Order: sequence, then C-alpha cells, then structure tokens
Amino acid sequence: MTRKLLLTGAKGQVGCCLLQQASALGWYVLAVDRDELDITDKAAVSLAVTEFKPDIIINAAAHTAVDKAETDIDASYAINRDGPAYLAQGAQQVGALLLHISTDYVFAGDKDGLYVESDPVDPQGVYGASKLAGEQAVAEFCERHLILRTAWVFGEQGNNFVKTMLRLASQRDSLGVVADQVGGPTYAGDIASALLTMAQRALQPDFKDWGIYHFSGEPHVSWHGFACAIFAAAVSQQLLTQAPRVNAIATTDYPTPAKRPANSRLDCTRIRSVFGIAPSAWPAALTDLSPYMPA
Ligand SMILES: NC(=O)C1=CN([C@@H]2O[C@H](COP(=O)(O)OP(=O)(O)OC[C@H]3O[C@@H](n4cnc5c(N)ncnc54)[C@H](OP(=O)(O)O)[C@@H]3O)[C@@H](O)[C@H]2O)C=CC1
Ligand SMILES: Cc1cn([C@H]2C[C@H](O)[C@@H](COP(=O)(O)OP(=O)(O)O[C@H]3O[C@@H](C)C(=O)[C@@H](O)[C@H]3O)O2)c(=O)[nH]c1=O
Repeated sequence: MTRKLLLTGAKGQVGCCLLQQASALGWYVLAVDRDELDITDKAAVSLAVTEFKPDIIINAAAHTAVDKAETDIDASYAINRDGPAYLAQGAQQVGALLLHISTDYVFAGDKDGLYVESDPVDPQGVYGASKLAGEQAVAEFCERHLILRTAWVFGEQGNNFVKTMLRLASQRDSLGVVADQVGGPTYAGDIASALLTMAQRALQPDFKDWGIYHFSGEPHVSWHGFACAIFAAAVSQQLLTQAPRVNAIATTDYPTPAKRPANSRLDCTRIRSVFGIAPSAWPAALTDLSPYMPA
C-alpha cells in the first residue's frame, strides 16, 4: 500500500537519508525543509498537515548547534520544542503517526552503565533541555508517537564530527580530542532505516508499543577513539597520506560553551525486542569516506 509521509528537516543529515529510503520504498513523500515549511510557524504546520493528510509524519528538523544553542535560546526552544508540539497537534488531528528524533544529551551523563529509556533525564545545556521539552510536547499532544533517541550522528550530508576531523587533518599535523566522553557514533542512514521499519510496524492496527526508544552505534567509543578510527580508515582508503597525531585530552582541556555528557551510551535493548532493529555498526559506515572529504 502506498504510504503518505510528511518529512520535515528533509535537507538535514538524517532527513536526506529518510527521503532517499522512503522514496525507494515507493512512499509518497512530501519532503520539506525550513524554506518550504518552517515548523515554528503554527498556522503553516497546521495547514500543511490538514491539506496533505499524511499517514506518517517524521520530524527530522531541529536546532542542532549545541554550543550556539547556549545563546540562541529562543530559537532552540522554538525549533526543538514548539515545532514538534505543532506537528504533534497536527498528527493527532488527522490520525497520523508521529516519529520524532531526540538525543543522548537529555541525560546528565553521570550514570555508570548504559542509559535505558526510563532513566531520569537531566540535560546539561540548552540544546538537551529544548530537545527534552520537544519529547514531552510530542508525548502530550499525539497518542500515536514514537521518539527515537540517538547519538553522535554522522552521514554523507551536512555537518558532523567525521567531516570536522577530516577537515582538521587537512590543516594540522596534530590535534587534541577528548577521551573522557564516551558514546555510540550512529550512521544517519541506519537511523533512517530504523525509523522506516518502526513506522511500517506501527501502522499495523495491533501495534501498542508507543513511546521512547534508544538507537545508537556500537562499539561504544570515546570521541578520541572515534577520531583515531576515522583517520585509520581514511589512511587505508588512501584519502590521507598520513594521519595527524591525535592527542587524548580531558574535557577540561577543551572548554566549550555547552556541557556535554561524559557517558552518552544508550541501551538499545527495547528497539531490538520490539522491532528487531540492531544497533548501528559505525565502523562499517566508515568504509568509504570519500563523501566526507573536504572539497
Ligand atoms: N547531529 C547529531 O549528532 C544528533 C542529532 N540528533 C537529532 O537527530 C535529528 C536529526 O539531526 P541531524 O540530521 O543531524 O540535523 P541537521 O542539523 O543535519 O538537520 C536539521 C534540519 O532541520 C532544518 N531546520 C532547522 N530549523 C528548522 C525549522 N524552523 N523548520 C524546518 N526545518 C528546520 C535545518 O535547516 P537549516 O540547515 O536551514 O537550519 C536542517 O536541514 C534531530 O532531531 C537532532 O536533534 C540526535 C542525536 C545526535
Ligand atoms: C572539533 C573537536 C571537538 N572535540 C570535542 C568537543 C566535543 O566534546 C566532542 C564532539 O564535538 P562536536 O561539537 O562535533 O559534537 P556535538 O555537537 O557535541 O555532537 C552532538 O551533537 C548533538 C546534535 C547531539 O545530539 C549529540 O548526540 C552529539 O552528536 O569532541 C575535541 O575534543 N577536539 C576537536 O578538535
């Protein structure tokens, strides 16, 4: 059956992958980004949803500039809380399911083990707090919702840590990267694939497992370990003649406006048991780094 999908944030890292994969499934996709549908415009969101009447809405739009968010507070809340609220109200009105993406940054990062969905949240910065407010708005306004918390996203489109590292490698012989923040790098294409699998299952009339799911990459690694893996892959693919020296530094040696969680490791048991979705295997996604190289 042809599915009607309203996809917001369609030009972002995850949005691009969603558009490509949903189109390949033969879905009828209304793919919009900020220029076509600003999700902070309540009237425009309501009109788009009621006119298109989607079966599914996936919100891949967000304010993702973590440090900038500390001073861009109004914009962060408008995009990360109010926009999802308007989409949730629209979804509820037309009977669509809403899939929304959230982040490991809703947690403080001081837990010893892996974070499960029911763990207490305690965001350390404006980005995480505004994303948490977005989760709460989605749950409040739309019964048939799925929230996918993910972490450390990288993909061929858009800006991410992999591209930053490869750009720095073209400019410097050595760099310092924090070794005391640990998480699961997650390939954007795997997030898109997980969301579409979830949507297909959730469209079945017997589906009842609404709520929050964790999905991120394995193995868990520090940003320093991830940087080393990126450079090793780039050298083996002959995209770099030599890796820069990567010094393992402490968070305190790399001061940033926003505080980041030391432990970003998400337990992905629930998504596997409900949907059969395995964690993203990030080393496999580094197999061809050519699209990530600076122009
Ligand atoms: N990036 C990461 O490491 C992580 C991301 N996430 C979450 O995953 C989701 C996808 O992230 P990612 O693909 O990396 O994000 P990107 O920043 O790559 O893409 C977000 C998209 O949203 C668009 N957008 C911003 N504001 C609006 C608006 N008012 N109306 C409509 N569109 C808007 C952006 O457009 P423009 O470029 O014009 O601003 C951009 O195209 C987000 O919910 C994010 O919070 C979760 C964990 C980690
Ligand atoms: C560029 C650079 C960063 N770092 C550190 C800073 C930080 O602690 C870590 C990652 O830096 P970034 O600023 O690229 O990552 P950041 O923007 O914090 O990434 C986050 O984005 C949001 C959207 C999310 O939801 C999170 O899951 C997470 O992916 O690496 C270094 O130690 N050395 C460097 O040269």
